[in-house]
Amino acid sequence: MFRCILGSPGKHLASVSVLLQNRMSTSAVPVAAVCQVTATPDKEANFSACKHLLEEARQRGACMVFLPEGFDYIGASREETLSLSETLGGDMMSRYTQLARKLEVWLSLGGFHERGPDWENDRRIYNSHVIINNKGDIVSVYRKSHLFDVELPEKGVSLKESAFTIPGASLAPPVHTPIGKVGLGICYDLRFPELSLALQRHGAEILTYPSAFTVATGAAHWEVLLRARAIETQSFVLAAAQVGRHHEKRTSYGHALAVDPWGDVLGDCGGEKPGMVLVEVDLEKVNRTRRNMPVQQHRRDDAFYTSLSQI
Ligand SMILES: O=C(O)CNC(=O)[C@H](CS)NC(=O)CCC(=O)C(=O)O
Repeated sequence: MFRCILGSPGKHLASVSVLLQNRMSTSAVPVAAVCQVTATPDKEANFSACKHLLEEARQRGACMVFLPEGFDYIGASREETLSLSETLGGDMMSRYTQLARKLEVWLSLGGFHERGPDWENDRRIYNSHVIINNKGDIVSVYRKSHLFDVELPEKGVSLKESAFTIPGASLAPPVHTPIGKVGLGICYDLRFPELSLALQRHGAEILTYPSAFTVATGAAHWEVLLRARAIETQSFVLAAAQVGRHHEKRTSYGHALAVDPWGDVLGDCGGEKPGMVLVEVDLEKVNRTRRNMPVQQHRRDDAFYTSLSQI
């Protein structure tokens, strides 16, 4: 209004176009929904809860939605976990591909219990992170490479993932999505910075760690690790999470988190109940952070890898 009265017509037009540009660039920043659920052994109930979250996320403007490890179910025993598993061609994935197509939304489905290639003989599964595009095609599958075989007697944590899971053999190349290039990890992978750096070197701008962290390890390490991975790789980190009590023997930490490339926490789903955070994924933040502090170019691989044997 001020400029309209005092400025020249030219200036007035210029300020209007700046306004329009700002508005356009704000609305052009894509929105991701990072979700938190409490899966149980009841696959039907889990699907219905996830479906509602996807619908809400879509309605609130998200173009890509992230669900956590074990979104399909969390079994109460090794036997139950195995018997509920499916292949990528099974009913569960078919429902999610249809939903992605119907809602026209991209999906990151962390930690799907996928029957392995020799299921009939060895009854082993993969822990698979599946990316589905908005046409309903499966465009990438990453199989968790680090398995959670951990005994913490003083914390009441005892899990042996390798008793039923085959470790994945390789990384998946980062996936082109409407929010940027997404690198795929799963849960415990978060503790291995070489995986996040490898994904970053292959072009990832957003790292994802769909998780089902234990309460004890989550309270001690979850946020620190996620923020460290974001700061080291100068990438967004999106980590969907399981929260609360899955069955009488298992509870998860929650705090589904979105972190920006500077390490700031953009959203946190808390430790109580299912929900979601919506975050704008502004890739200019990635570019700016990497330009202003080019740590990847300062890396001294020559000093720390190749010459150790010569010390
Ligand atoms: O078992 C399933 O059905 C789904 N998979 C999981 O929940 C996995 C393997 S047991 N959990 C973790 O990796 C927790 C990691 C963790 O808590 C840490 O790194 O501190």
